[in-house]
Amino acid sequence: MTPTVSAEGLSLHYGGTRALDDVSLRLTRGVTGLLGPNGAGKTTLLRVLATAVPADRGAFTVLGNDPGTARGRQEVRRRLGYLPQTPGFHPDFTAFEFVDYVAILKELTDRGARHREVRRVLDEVDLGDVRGKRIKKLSGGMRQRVALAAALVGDPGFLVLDEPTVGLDPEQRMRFRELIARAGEGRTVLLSTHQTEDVAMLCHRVVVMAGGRIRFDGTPAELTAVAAGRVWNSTDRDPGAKAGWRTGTGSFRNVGHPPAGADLTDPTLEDGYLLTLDDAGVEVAAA
Ligand SMILES: Nc1ncnc2c1ncn2[C@@H]1O[C@H](COP(=O)(O)OP(=O)(O)OP(=O)(O)O)[C@@H](O)[C@H]1O
Repeated sequence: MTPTVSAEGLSLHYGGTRALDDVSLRLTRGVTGLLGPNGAGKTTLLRVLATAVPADRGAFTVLGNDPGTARGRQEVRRRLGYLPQTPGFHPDFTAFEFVDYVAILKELTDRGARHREVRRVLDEVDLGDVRGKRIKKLSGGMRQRVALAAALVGDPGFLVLDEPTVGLDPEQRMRFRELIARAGEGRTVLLSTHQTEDVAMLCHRVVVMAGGRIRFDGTPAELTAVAAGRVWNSTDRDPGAKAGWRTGTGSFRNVGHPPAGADLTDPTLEDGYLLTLDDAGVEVAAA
């Protein structure tokens, strides 16, 4: 399959901080999860791919367009939907007005066609009924759906979502996941998240970043398999554990280097993620 996004050697420094360090990746259709601790470089990568900031080094294409040229950049922006970490709503706008404003920025000049498109994307995120409500009157989950609707204007082939499930309660998060899954059916979605459950439930592929670099790139099952044979139960905290916590049953669940004869248990994606960070030299806090 031809990749939607193809990036080679992306690097970006902020003063002495290497926010991106030689990042190469290919993204194909479906939802790819981007996991990493705070400061890993996730937002920076998304902003570079969304053409919001240029990389210092490296190159990438989106749907065959090179954003290194003015014309290519314009094409990329036309085919891209971006939900940033802080969507920058004007709280007095209604949901319709906000999405319409974004549609104007996306150069949908014909008023009638634009308004049809605004109604279409608001329906797609199940907000057709509240499109006339002011954003400040909407719940956090609804606001995130307004932001997703704005990102979906123009039916982009590449959708970039920066931590969209942050701050949502479990029910809202589940609802939002359904919408992301729907959005990923016909297009390429890159989803930055701190939630390993988002990845387990939604993603066909997962990329783990830390310190500006890619530490893992594979399927969720492969990330889980990183922890195969490295998770065990014990009655007390185990000194060989990189992380360990007392579970509801009273025993400890440990992740790390099990002692001989340890009571091994099945790993989760989160275990694989923690050990990937540990293997990369990122401190994993023991509970
Ligand atoms: N505009 C900026 N100016 C200076 N440093 C920055 C800027 N943006 C990011 N950084 C630094 O670059 C590094 C990567 O930050 P980035 O926001 O990309 O990480 P992140 O993985 O998205 O983190 P989080 O999960 O907390 O959002 C961090 O050390 C951060 O402090």
